[in-house]
Amino acid sequence: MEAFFKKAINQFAQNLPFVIYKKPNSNTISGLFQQNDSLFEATDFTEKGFVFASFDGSKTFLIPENQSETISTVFQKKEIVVSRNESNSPNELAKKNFVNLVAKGIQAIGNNEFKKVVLSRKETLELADFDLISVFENLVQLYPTTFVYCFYHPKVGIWLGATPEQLLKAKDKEFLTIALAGTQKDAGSTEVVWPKKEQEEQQFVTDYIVEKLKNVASEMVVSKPYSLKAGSIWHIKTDISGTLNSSSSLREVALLLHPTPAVCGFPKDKSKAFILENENYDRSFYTGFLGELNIEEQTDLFVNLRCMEIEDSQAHLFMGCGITKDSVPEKEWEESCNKSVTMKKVLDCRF
Ligand SMILES: C=C(O[C@H]1C=CC=C(C(=O)O)[C@@H]1O)C(=O)O
Repeated sequence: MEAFFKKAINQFAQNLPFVIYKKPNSNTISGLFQQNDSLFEATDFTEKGFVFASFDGSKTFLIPENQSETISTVFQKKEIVVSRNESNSPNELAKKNFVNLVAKGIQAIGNNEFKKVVLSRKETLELADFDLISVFENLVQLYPTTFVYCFYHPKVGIWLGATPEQLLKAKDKEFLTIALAGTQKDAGSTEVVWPKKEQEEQQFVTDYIVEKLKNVASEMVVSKPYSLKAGSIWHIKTDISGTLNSSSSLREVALLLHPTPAVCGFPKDKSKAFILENENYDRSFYTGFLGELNIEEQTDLFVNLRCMEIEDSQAHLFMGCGITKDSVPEKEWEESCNKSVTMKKVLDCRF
């Protein structure tokens, strides 16, 4: 692992793009180390490499495989100590703004503008000291069931995250995606009981995705919903797999799914328009997607959740909540605080 991280440190010191990542429940950490600082884009998704796309669809950057050195290492588990006091310092203005935003979303749902919208916020922390590789290692150690990454490009910035949401996995014409919704804080038990509201909300998401995929796929198999733990929170997840029609392309399917109801809402166009008009900040790459594009003939893309952008001596954290007609603004604020702990923890722990 040491030589691998040394490579990443050197690459960063030379201002050269790289991405290091670990897939959920895998023992391998992989890296693509680009040998120049050009900014490439994926256009038709026949490219090979690591893709990093923004929420609004305006940027789909790529670290191309054929311009990079690819290296991997075996992940070694270590004990780490989290020293952060998990209570969040209350920021009354941020809370007021978010509560008002959620209330506006609920009102729009009441007016039948859409059925669900995912509303988010950005929180900025001052960093006393920051070490890219230590923070990546903390992510890897703390969140083994998620897709963990650190992406750097001198013309894009530094992003790190640990996301529980798969956007699309595809090989030849076979694909897998998921429907993710519902959040509750871990109370230490593996027997998670979900209120009816969350179960119904997640079922809506599954039905919506299946309906959309019928346009491009056949032979779909939909699993039963089950609980998924990501850090110290739980979600409800359903696996949806199938075969793409011969006339459907990878790009078409990825763009059909993105942005998913877990990060945007449904219907997609109306909820997206509401987000862009009302959130009052640029999500940038948060709730975009990222991952392997046609590497070893396989595509493995994830939604960029539970992530942060590092800029100078600051960390920008991003958190969002699925809003339905039954949402309570104050509770959604608390949920966003719980989600922020995923990144706050890794900024403050040691081996
Ligand atoms: C948008 C986020 O989470 C989504 C994923 C799972 C459950 C969610 C929820 O319960 O609201 C969100 O839709 C985020 O963490 O920023």
